[in-house]
Amino acid sequence: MNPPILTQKLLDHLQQARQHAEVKGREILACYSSPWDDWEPISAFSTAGQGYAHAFFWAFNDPQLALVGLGQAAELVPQPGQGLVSLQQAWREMLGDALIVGPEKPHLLGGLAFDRQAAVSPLWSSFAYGALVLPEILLIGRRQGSALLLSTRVSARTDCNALCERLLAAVRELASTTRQGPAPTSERNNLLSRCDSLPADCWKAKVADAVDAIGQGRMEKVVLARQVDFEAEQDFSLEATLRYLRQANDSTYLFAIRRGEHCFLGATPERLVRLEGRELYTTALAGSTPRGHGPDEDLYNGNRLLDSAKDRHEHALVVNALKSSLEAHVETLQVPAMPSLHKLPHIQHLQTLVRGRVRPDVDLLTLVDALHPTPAVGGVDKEHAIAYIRDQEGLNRGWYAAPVGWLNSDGNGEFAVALRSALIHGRQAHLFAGCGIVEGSDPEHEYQETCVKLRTMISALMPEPTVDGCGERSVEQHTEVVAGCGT
Ligand SMILES: C=C(O[C@@H]1C=C(C(=O)O)C=C[C@H]1O)C(=O)O
Repeated sequence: MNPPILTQKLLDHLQQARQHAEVKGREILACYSSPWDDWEPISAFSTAGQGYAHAFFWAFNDPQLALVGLGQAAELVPQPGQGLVSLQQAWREMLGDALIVGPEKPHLLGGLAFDRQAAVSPLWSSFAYGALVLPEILLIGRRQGSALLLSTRVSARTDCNALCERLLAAVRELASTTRQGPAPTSERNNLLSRCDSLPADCWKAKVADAVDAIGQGRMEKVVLARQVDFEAEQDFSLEATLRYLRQANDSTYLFAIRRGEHCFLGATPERLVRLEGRELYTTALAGSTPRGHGPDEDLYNGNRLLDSAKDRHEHALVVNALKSSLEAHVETLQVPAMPSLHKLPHIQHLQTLVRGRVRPDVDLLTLVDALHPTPAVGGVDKEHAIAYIRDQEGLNRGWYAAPVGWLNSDGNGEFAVALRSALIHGRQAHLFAGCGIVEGSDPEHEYQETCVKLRTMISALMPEPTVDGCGERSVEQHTEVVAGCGT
């Protein structure tokens, strides 16, 4: 982007937007985009993002897309206990008046709380019930090229020269910081403590209670999660964590959402829903087993999972729920009869990739509302399972296991389920992992499964390059660091 050309074009654009605002008698949205080369998403988020109260990062490989959102031109916030219809409506209204110039569409970026009926805990106060943010600066990276999109609100009283100057200063700053910086130093960040939200035995007892409740017919499945808190000697580095997650997890959605001092980030394998025109893509992911130590054990574990009646039942509950949640919204739905294996560095899952065509006028947030929470993170039936989680799980999930993603002005977008994730602030990291409980679930086995799931974030937060080439220490070893808390 050539700055002198941008200066004049951007100023013209803002002045035109001000004239529109005068005619309409209200503030309008002005969006301006242009090609933008030579930037690197993790540096853009972690370095350029430092100057902003809010920053968003998203990267996925298929199809390749990186989004980095900085600052905030507008924010849509869901109401506790309410659906997302009002957000979709507000987005439509905002776009109705907008003046959009350039090849790119404005995007909302953000996420939602897992349970918008539960109270917000202090830990999650800056995330609350959810937020979809229209960033002031959006960087979009695709295989075929990259772009920068500036969004701002303009009223009849806006000083366009001053606004233009402020935006250009931000762009200049961005240009100097978004190229790939030096790799962060891999100084070891020693752990000072680890604290489990519940001692292991108490958590296993909760699993046993859930199995009893299922046996009594109160529900068919419920997902119970654990929280594990780490404190380190130094602040956790968001940049180093994201770089580790990226190199170790190439088939996952990498996300990071920073709001003030808190950053929620992770590498999740689970798609909630993607909408592209009227094509819908969703995934059932449930039923898990660890990766093997060698190819033989790995194959054995995978085959056992495919043959496990308990896991197939757990998985089928998710597939059936996807079908029934989508029934009213689709014209066609293609659901493979058999799950396949989705292999990740530490764990493998049963997976069913579902495709469909939505009815005309079905929007993405309606689909998010219909699907979340799927029984992969909630349970069956939905209402009883959610009530059970709220009453019995003993933690506030915040945005863990909830939708995170993006939505553009064409209505296209994608939301993932925020698993294998942590909430980080300074030297504190709060990690979350859960698993599906059905009839026949064994508490010890489920506990071990959560340990395996926690490894994604533990390895990324505390990589040790000397150990087994993938920088991983086991959860059990970390437990030894505990100073009188948890276990
Ligand atoms: C709840 C989590 O994962 C979910 C539960 C799974 C299971 O119970 O088998 C598998 C994948 C996810 O849908 C988590 O990672 O925290």
